[in-house]
Amino acid sequence: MFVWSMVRPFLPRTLLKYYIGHLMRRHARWLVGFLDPWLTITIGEHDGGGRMGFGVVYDRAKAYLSNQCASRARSLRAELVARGADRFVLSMDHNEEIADEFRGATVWWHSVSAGGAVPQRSYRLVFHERHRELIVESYLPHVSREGRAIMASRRRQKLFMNTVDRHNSSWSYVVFEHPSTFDTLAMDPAKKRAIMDDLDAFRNGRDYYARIGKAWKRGYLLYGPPGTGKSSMIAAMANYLDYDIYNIELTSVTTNIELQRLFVETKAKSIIVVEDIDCSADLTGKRDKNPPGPDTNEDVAARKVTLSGMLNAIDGLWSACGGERIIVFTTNHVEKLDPALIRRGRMDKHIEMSYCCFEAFRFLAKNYHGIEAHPLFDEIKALLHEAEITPADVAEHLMPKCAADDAESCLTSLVKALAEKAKGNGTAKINSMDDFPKDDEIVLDK
Ligand SMILES: Nc1ncnc2c1ncn2[C@@H]1O[C@H](COP(=O)(O)OP(=O)(O)OP(=O)(O)O)[C@@H](O)[C@H]1O
Ligand SMILES: [Mg+2]
Repeated sequence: MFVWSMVRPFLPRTLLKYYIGHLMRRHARWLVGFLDPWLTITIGEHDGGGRMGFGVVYDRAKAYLSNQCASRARSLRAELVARGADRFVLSMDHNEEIADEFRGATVWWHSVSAGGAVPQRSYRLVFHERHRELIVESYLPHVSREGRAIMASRRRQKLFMNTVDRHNSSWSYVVFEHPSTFDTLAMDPAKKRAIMDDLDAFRNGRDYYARIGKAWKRGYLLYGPPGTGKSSMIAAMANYLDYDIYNIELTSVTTNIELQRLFVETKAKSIIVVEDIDCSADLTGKRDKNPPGPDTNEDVAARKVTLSGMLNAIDGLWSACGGERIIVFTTNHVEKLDPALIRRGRMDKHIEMSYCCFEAFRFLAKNYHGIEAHPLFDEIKALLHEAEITPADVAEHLMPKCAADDAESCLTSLVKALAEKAKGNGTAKINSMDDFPKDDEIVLDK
């Protein structure tokens, strides 16, 4: 530098500007490499498209490092595996550094946190330039693979719910631990088998969906009276597939855009549920209920999720992002829903959850008391033809209420309830005949 500063005033400007400048630029990389042979790769928490990218690489690196750092790092952070769980996951604390070995090469991981309202966390991977190929071609895929496997082994099923935070909807979750499975669900065995086969075909259908050019998603409409097992069926489906559940409470979603964003922010291998769709929003009207136009304050206040918004949310191009999602609507009043909403292709499988039949009763009796036959079964069979009772009600009667309750007393309680219902049905008929005006009354009325 000393020599350069001495010589510089005597060199012609053109030579300085073009020749030496060009030379310096050409060799800058070599010069930097010579002086500093360390390369850095940064993996940010929100890399890969901000909110919607979900920082998949970051999550995998974090999982990978949590295994490495548990024994090596001195400053650690502890997080619960999931809210409500008791197990902890350790990760590197901010500004902590650990070294890792891979096929003879040493790399260093730094955990970096840039301040601000929302801290930007990232990992910085530092390695020697001579290992560039090894790191990019082999080490990073190794980290990703291992990280994914660790995440899978730690995975707990989650139940996401949309919450409103400063006028914005976002997802928050709890660990999902519902005991309902297809083994505890009382329904026609053939129907149950068909649903399980359908779910299997969906889960294994990645290539099939790609081949026929359809987004990898499937819609289920569960309909039937209250207490027939619609919510239990959703839990059973989630447990069977080991998927997460995203439960959308439509009444707290204010705009179509918000709804769309919620759908986009769901991850693959999940069931998106809208319960009681007929009550949650007015989805019975025309598609373009809220045509675009200048908004008044009243318009903005009244804006809600519309039918077209819902259709876009279900079918929108988002469904191409990752795929493998099941959408489930439940309703007590299928006839109230707009046909566009539940047409095949949108709600591919319509499942009626109906009142308890004898088969379903036998299933519940076996589940609750371990009995496959009983002298009261015949009477119950006959009564089930006369009275409608939900599986929820049957289950309630079959459940022992005190230590003295056994199969006999529970079945007797059920028989009593069924007989009363049957009698009620009969009475209702007689009442309606009594109410029917007699001939002379009709004359009088005229
Ligand atoms: N088919 C069934 N098999 C076994 N148990 C059932 C069945 N249906 C209902 N139950 C029992 O009744 C309870 C209520 O059922 P569930 O919440 O699934 O009904 P639902 O159809 O979702 O009702 P709603 O329309 O009111 O939401 C369950 O916790 C379960 O114990
Ligand atoms: Mg329900």
